[in-house]
Amino acid sequence: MPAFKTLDDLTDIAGKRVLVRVDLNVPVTDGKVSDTTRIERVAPTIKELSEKGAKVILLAHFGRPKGEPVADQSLSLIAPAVEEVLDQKVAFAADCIGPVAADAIARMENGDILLLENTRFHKGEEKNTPEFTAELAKNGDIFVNDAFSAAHRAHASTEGLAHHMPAYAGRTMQAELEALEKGLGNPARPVVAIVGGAKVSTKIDLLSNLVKKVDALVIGGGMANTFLAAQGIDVGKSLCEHDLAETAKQILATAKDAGCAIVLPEDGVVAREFKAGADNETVDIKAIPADAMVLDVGPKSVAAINDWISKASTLVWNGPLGAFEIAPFDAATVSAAKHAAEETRAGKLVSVAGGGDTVSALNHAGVADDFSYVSTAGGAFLEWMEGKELPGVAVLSSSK
Ligand SMILES: Nc1ncnc2c1ncn2[C@@H]1O[C@H](COP(=O)(O)OP(=O)(O)OP(=O)(O)O)[C@@H](O)[C@H]1O
Ligand SMILES: O=C(O)[C@H](O)COP(=O)(O)O
Repeated sequence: MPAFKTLDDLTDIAGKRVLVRVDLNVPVTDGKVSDTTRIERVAPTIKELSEKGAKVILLAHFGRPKGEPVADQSLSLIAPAVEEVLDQKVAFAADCIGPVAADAIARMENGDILLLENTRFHKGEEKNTPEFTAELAKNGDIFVNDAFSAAHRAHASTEGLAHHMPAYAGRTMQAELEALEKGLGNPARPVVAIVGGAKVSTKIDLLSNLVKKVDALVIGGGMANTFLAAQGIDVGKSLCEHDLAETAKQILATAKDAGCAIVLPEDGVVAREFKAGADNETVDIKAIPADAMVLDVGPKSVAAINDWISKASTLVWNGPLGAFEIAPFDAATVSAAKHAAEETRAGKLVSVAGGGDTVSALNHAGVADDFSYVSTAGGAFLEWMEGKELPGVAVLSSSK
């Protein structure tokens, strides 16, 4: 694990302006935050700094506004939820740089918390320009990054700031890295990975590295259809990226060389409509009707997946096995999630899961709390799994 300073190294900070990068990129439905998990995860860092008497200045992005203010991507919409989770007053400033931010900071007492407006309302944030970073840096004495889920971005507020002032990892950043390191750094073998979901093109590259690190790779969801099609199986109208067939074949060859077992579905639950309660049937994977789509892996496949989970000492999971949001296509994901939870509770398995929809699927199965660790990170988790260095983490290690 990279060596960096943590809040344990931050003493005597009463009155200091601490810029804390958090991830407040949370789901919002009808103007209200519908899942506060990410806020709950950063609350301990904010509270600890506030209790130590720091002036806690929160930096965050929300959505992808492309460098200009967008009303429905204002962090003022998130501020009430932050206040509610912290159970503490949180002031808001309508800009993250310039006089608006400076005035709000000048009014802060020790221990106060201030949320600055969406950093992505300025083009310099994503471009990580020296000018914008310097403007942000004017507002702080110390930088704390607690946004592991945004650490794969080399932006001004996730990377640039650490070059301007002493930088520390927040409690969530620390916990995410420690948990991932425990799960994958030197994992107890056998290691089984489950990769499913719908984002085939953004995930397939990670598999060529992953098969070199794990003993078995279970492929489900839309990802499985792409591998099946690459092997000449007709997947009908299933979600499938046919143009990635060559990549899939190469991954299968790499897995063979590395001695990694590939577990593909033997059967699937197919339907002709993508809606709850749609007429469905279970078919052999080599007999998918041309006008149907596989929306879940079938019972034989689930039994095989659960056997692999039983054999595993470590499980890494990203992406649901089926379209879990619509019944009955949640069956495989729920069964595997419950089985992994049982094995974890019995002390037989270290289970680590990550990804926005994966967390939601585990919550749906009612077992998120039983996993050894559930990461809030989607993209960052995947890049970490790929073995990539995350810029927001790397810079903490090099900070003086
Ligand atoms: N066979 C399938 N056909 C169609 N959609 C599927 C299938 N299997 C899974 N999905 C869909 O995959 C989606 C989740 O995939 P995704 O790759 O986004 O997962 P994630 O990595 O956990 O989430 P995120 O990338 O948002 O952090 C779900 O909406 C689910 O309905
Ligand atoms: O939701 C996420 O995964 C993080 O907040 C990063 O967001 P981004 O993909 O828009 O950079």
